[in-house]
Amino acid sequence: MIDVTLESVSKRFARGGDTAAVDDVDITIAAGEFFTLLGPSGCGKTTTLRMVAGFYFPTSGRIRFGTEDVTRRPPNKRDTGMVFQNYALFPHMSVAQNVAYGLKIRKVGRVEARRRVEEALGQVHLAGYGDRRIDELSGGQQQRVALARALVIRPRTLLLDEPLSNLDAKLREETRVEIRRIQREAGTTSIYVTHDQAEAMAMSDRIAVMQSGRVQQIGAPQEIYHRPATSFVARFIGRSNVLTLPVVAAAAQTVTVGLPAGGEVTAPAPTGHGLRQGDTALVSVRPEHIGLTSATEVGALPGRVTEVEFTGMATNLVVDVAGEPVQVAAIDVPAGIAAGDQVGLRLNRERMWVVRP
Ligand SMILES: Nc1ncnc2c1ncn2[C@@H]1O[C@H](COP(=O)(O)OP(=O)(O)OP(=O)(O)O)[C@@H](O)[C@H]1O
Repeated sequence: MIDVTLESVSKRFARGGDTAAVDDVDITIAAGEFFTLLGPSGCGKTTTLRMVAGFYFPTSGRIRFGTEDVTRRPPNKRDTGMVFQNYALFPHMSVAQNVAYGLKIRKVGRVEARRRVEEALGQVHLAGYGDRRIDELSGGQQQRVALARALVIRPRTLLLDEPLSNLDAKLREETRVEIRRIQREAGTTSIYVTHDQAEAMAMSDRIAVMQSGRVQQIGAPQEIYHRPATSFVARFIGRSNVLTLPVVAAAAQTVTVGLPAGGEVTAPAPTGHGLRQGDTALVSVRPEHIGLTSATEVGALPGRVTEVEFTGMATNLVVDVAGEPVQVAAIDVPAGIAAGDQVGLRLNRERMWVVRP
């Protein structure tokens, strides 16, 4: 069942000049889905979320909740709960008063309100904290109060705008697991905004990757990681090398390219890629799909190590191949490998794919 639909939605701001902050965006979100808008600063994700919330109206396009057109409906008539980056809690009120706020506005009776506030605090593991003051809580606890305040009204849609960005790294990881648990239990359709790709991958059912107001790709985390549609997505999700290689032959779903060290590889390509023999294709290969070998090995791509970084699980290297930096992540590296060493690279042919520019 489709719960939220954005249909050719664009937003231009009066002071925004010629460029649209959000440019012709099409998204459909299923009931109960945890959907993330991901992209670098300024790509339009917050503006998109605000249009779903009703804080901004689109310049063109439609927004639907189920079959209802809500494009021009004010925020308080949309049945959405919102969680902000800065929590936006009332510091002079108690935890319970903060959580009860939306119920008071909706004129829910006292007894029922008290019951639901307790229930919501239980959901976020803050049962018994109702009488505390907001400034007596840690950042992570405050964010959970904000979540309880959004959930207590049992919104049709939960909207979360970078809710973890004020927390330290460890708390972020713990809280993202919590948010996902709570969302699953409540079954609330959720739209989550973040610029953190690891967070998006860990939490989401599906992700829309945005750049310059446009959606570059929508898909499950695995899909976006293993089959990024564009060079931007390939580089933004995880890390990737995007090589420019000559097209030897092309079919509807595959393209055969020549490899720098000789030989050819046939790689999957996005439908409608439009590449032909004689063109150059952009071919993505992840650092973990490049093997390290000796510079003299036949068929290996010769290069010179320029950077070595040990991360514990893997060693990240940058290898200069004919002036192009190639990123390599290797589990086993020769002891004492250092910048300046000559090495050979083996690209995993099974793990290369063609991306759009
Ligand atoms: N009220 C506004 N008036 C004019 N321009 C705006 C307004 N709000 C946002 N913009 C512009 O629209 C573009 C998208 O902004 P938006 O806040 O949606 O990006 P974002 O992806 O959420 O970025 P961030 O992660 O930094 O919040 C930016 O270029 C921004 O400068």
